Amino acid sequence: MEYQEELKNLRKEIDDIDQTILQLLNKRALLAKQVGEIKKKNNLPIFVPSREKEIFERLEKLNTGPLSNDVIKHIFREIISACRSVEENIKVAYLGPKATFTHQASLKYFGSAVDHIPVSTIKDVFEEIAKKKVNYGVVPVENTIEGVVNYTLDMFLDYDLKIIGEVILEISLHLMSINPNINEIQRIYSHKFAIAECRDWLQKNMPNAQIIEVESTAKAAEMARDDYEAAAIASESAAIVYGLHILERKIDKHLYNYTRFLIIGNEIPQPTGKDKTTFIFSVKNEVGALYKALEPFYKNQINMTKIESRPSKKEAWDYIFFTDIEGHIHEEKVSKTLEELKSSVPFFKILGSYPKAQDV
Ligand SMILES: C=C(O[C@@H]1C=C(C(=O)O)C=C[C@H]1O)C(=O)O
Repeated sequence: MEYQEELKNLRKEIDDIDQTILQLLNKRALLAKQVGEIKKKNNLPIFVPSREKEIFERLEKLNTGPLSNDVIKHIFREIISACRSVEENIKVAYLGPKATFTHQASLKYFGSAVDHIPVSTIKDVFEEIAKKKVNYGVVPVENTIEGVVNYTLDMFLDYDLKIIGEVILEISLHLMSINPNINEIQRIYSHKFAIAECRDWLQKNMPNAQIIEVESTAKAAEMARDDYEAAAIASESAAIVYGLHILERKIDKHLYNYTRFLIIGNEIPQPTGKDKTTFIFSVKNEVGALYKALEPFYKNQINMTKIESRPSKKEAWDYIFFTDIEGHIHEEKVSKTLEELKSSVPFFKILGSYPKAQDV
């Protein structure tokens, strides 16, 4: 009986703390609202990724446990998302339908207190931002197994939009169906990247099943919901949203299966000290042109983390180079080096300077 008294007292203390947390959360939201009013008067963007990053880093340093930094980040992602929504209702278009990995990336980046709006194609994401129907967009750009999503890169040639951030997700692909018996599965739906990532497992374990490519893993889950002889390869959240049984977990069997997503918008965020700059350029078709174009990066000791070529689509065998470097365009060393490159090539355009993804 004594323990009951102790439980009661502890729960009373928890209730008191919850009340204080509640009051503080609302106080925080009201302060964010005031910040929002100043931003609106001065025509500044509501969403400030550099400030959010600063908050996460500060909390990580302050945290003494027992809650882990991951848990703290998760909780504060939602607190910040909620406070931001008091300033303004932010709209984000993502490559849908609901429960795609892009949807998860959008939730991970913005938290749940924004309007996450599913659209059917990568082009539609760009189009919605360009038409100012949404503030931001989220699209996949590369996967550690399957490589670059060319279509996303090509969109930057057609639209004058900026990359304002990036987010990396670990990908786990599961086999799921409305039918709990794996032996009755005749057809498997999924996205072509997901099918490729699971090819070994499929060949070994379901060699006779018909494999059907669809636009997304979430669409695959939706189709499998209406077909008792079918399964889908999709995410855990797709299984929950479409009410499917997971028949086999993690059939991609890759140790490092990550997808990087880009957050697209119109502004260039402020520097955070851990930033990345993405730009595109072309070179003349002559000996040493690419070597000469890249020399300033070596000379000024700027780390180039990626370079990817894509057809320009203007002339046959004419290429555009998509390039990532470390640093922010507002840093003198970076802007000077890019000026140097710009003056020596026929085409150059900045796609964005933005905080590097924190994890992975
Ligand atoms: C309150 C602000 O607006 C937004 C909300 C933030 C927060 O809740 O802490 C932080 C950055 C902004 O994205 C701000 O800019 O400080």
